Amino acid sequence: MATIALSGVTRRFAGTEALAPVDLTVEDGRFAAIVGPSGCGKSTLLRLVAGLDRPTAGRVSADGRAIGGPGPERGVVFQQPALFPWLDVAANIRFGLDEAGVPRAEADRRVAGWIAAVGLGGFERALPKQLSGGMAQRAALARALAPAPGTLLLDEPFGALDRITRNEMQDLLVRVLSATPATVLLVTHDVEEAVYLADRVIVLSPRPGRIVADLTVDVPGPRVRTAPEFVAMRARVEDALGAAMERA
Ligand SMILES: Nc1ncnc2c1ncn2[C@@H]1O[C@H](COP(=O)(O)OP(=O)(O)OP(=O)(O)O)[C@@H](O)[C@H]1O
Repeated sequence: MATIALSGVTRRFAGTEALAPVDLTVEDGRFAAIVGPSGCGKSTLLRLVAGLDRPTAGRVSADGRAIGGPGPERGVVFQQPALFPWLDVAANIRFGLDEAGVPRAEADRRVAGWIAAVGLGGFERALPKQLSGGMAQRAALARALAPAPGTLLLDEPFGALDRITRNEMQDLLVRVLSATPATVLLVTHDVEEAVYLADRVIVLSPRPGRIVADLTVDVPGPRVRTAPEFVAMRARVEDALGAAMERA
């Protein structure tokens, strides 16, 4: 696992200031959710940590080392499952293991373990186009975590799924992270999802995104969405988000 740090990070696209200076440290093994109004720079922030983009100013680092590009030590899952359409489920999950030079027998064992862990038994040979949205995201999650990346970056990973499937996927994520721990950054529009999954919820202002609230989720696990302390925490985040919107 890794400590992810952003210090004085800004990102400007031609004429558009997407992120105002952001300072944020997510400690090793912690789970931070990032919420904020549409277009406030959440995906931009995540892409900077993934190494898919460079800041205009400031520094993004993992364990003190500047992030210079994407790497196997940071797994990424987007809203649209990023699976290779020509590879079956098993080969998609295996991809990062082969890249990392994991020996064949060990890779076979790990792929089988992940297929079971994400409930895709019987679909090893299926192509991505043959999967439902939820199944494809199960495969994408397994693919991101199979190389034990240490950091997991999630950009609205369950945003395209129906509520029941989304809740199932949230529980699946909790289970797989208990077996394969990682530092997690989750971008979501869904306050309930943020409170269900994260240790901490970061609220960004409207664009250019600045951190306007940083709330610790002190709801013990297993979390129950209808429990009074959960509902109260959710209301606190919604209030912070509402206050952030009013600053627009
Ligand atoms: N590659 C790019 N080129 C130009 N502008 C961009 C680029 N990427 C993002 N932007 C702009 O930066 C701002 C922030 O975008 P970003 O996608 O990070 O927001 P977001 O908070 O993730 O939005 P949403 O919640 O709607 O997904 C937007 O105004 C967007 O149009």
